Amino acid sequence: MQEKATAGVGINFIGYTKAQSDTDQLENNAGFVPECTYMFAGHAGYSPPVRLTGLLVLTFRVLHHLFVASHDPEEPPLIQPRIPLVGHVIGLLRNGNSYHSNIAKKCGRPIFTLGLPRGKMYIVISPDLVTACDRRAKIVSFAPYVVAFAKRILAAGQDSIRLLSEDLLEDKGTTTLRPETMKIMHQVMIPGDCLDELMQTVLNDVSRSLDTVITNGNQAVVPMFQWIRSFVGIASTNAIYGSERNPMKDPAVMDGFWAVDKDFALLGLEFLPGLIASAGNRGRERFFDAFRKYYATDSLQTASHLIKARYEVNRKHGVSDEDVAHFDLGVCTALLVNTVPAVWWTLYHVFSDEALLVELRRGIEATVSAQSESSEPSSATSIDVPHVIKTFPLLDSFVKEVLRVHSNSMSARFLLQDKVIEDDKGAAYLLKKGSFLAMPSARVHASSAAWGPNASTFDPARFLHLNSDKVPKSAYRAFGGGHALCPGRHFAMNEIMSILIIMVIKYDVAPLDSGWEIPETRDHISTSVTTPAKDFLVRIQPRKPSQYLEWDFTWEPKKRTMRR
Ligand code: HEM
Repeated sequence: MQEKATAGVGINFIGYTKAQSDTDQLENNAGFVPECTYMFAGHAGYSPPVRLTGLLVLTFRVLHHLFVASHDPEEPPLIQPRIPLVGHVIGLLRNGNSYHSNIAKKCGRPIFTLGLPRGKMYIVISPDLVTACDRRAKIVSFAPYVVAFAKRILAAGQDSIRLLSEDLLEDKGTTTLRPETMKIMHQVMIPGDCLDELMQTVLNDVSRSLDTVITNGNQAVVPMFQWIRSFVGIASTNAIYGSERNPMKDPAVMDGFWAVDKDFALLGLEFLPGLIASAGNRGRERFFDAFRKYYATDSLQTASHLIKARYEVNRKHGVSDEDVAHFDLGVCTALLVNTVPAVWWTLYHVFSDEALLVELRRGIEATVSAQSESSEPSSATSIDVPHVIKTFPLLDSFVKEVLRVHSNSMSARFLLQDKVIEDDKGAAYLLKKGSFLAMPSARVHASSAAWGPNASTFDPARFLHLNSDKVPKSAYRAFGGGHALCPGRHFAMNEIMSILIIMVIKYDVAPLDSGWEIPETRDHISTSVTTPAKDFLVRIQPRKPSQYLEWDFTWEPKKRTMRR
């Protein structure tokens, strides 16, 4: 098992890679130790080792008081680390997102404060306080993280960083670079013509690449995660950059991209990247180089509306082509790092649960039969994917549940001003300017107050019978919320459901060596969905007996009477 940890500004850059099953032993890092616990250990009546420990702890405690920001009683309750000064940092480095969850479980508070050297972090657990933060999104802001990401990971130039840092409080609405970019991304990626265009490409690409790997009558043995990563990576980037000139079609660029993702936390340190994150650093240069050439050779004309619209906004604000290429590293990160594990979990759940598999196959085939009665006869059975998604809502519910259960998003924020937030019962909490804040989705998704007594159970039909009056809107955090709500959520959901439909209709998937087992998982700093710690081989074969000989998966918006 590998562990990777580093710290930089805020929780976005406190990363780690660790199997979740090992986390319990580390819960002890956060205790509820009274201030004076160690104060008397330096007393002369104790043995020398105890006195030394006492003195060390005393020194740490003094440093803690000097370097950890003072705590106002109006702020959320302060959780003292067992090791003064650095206890929470060690806990975060070793456990990542699970650290907050473990403390939250122990202390049972709806919101609490972790003191950090020269700062503090509020952890928000209860859905109503999450709603309160989302409502004050200009002050409880995501914007500083966007700037830090552009500087540390995208290595954007000074001018672009200055443009991104303009008007952090968004008093000027969407007129500056950062909010305007998000505005057009949301506009382009809502259900409509542009999204349909992206989905047509994805669907063609996925069908074609699966057909290539598993030719009729044959089978393929592949490492499941790596295989999903490769076909989702190509299909998604072909859709947005255009399959003709997509730079990510070059395996060296694609591998370089994943090397950046692997070294994400180390690159975030901005300290000798060529030395401490050499693979990631090389991959990043290769990526920039390829995208620089993409724009220099007028390839934009082959791109999707999404990339064209982003380019226009960037140029309007004076971003250089060089930095547009750097920003594309951010686009590819958003596009791929969560969709890949989400597809993995979706396929894992459906192929490891025979009853669910049968139910999904029946449901999809029922919509196809109903459709084919009214359509023209043809040699191939045509599956209108958006029609299937609309008429068989279990698909949507199942994928949402996959994301609810496996989401590990931080929803990291930074306080740009002091702010008081209130919960539903009127309890008020002061949040101080300059503090970090996180709303870990895993805890919010586990809230039985929001999701009912079966909150911890995996229920594919949960969203079919959900009483939306009872479940607060902000209890579902798989795609974040507030101003930082994910603009790619419709595309991601459609892509995952399309792959699910193709896979269950055409193929059987089973592990090569043994049965399906719930894998150990790990969090990764860049992702909002947990990832299996180890890859394993699966056998994929065409279903036998296959009900239909030929399949033609289409995303034909014209056939639809209503849009989703
Ligand atoms: C299953 C797939 C995906 C998941 C689980 C996911 C999840 C998230 C989450 C949790 C956030 C942060 C929200 C917050 O902090 O409150 C986010 C932000 C974002 N996502 Fe996604 N995402 C997915 C796919 C995509 C795709 C396909 C795109 C398309 C480009 C995308 C683009 C973005 C962008 C640009 C942001 C930043 C928003 C901002 O700066 O305001 N995501 N996503």
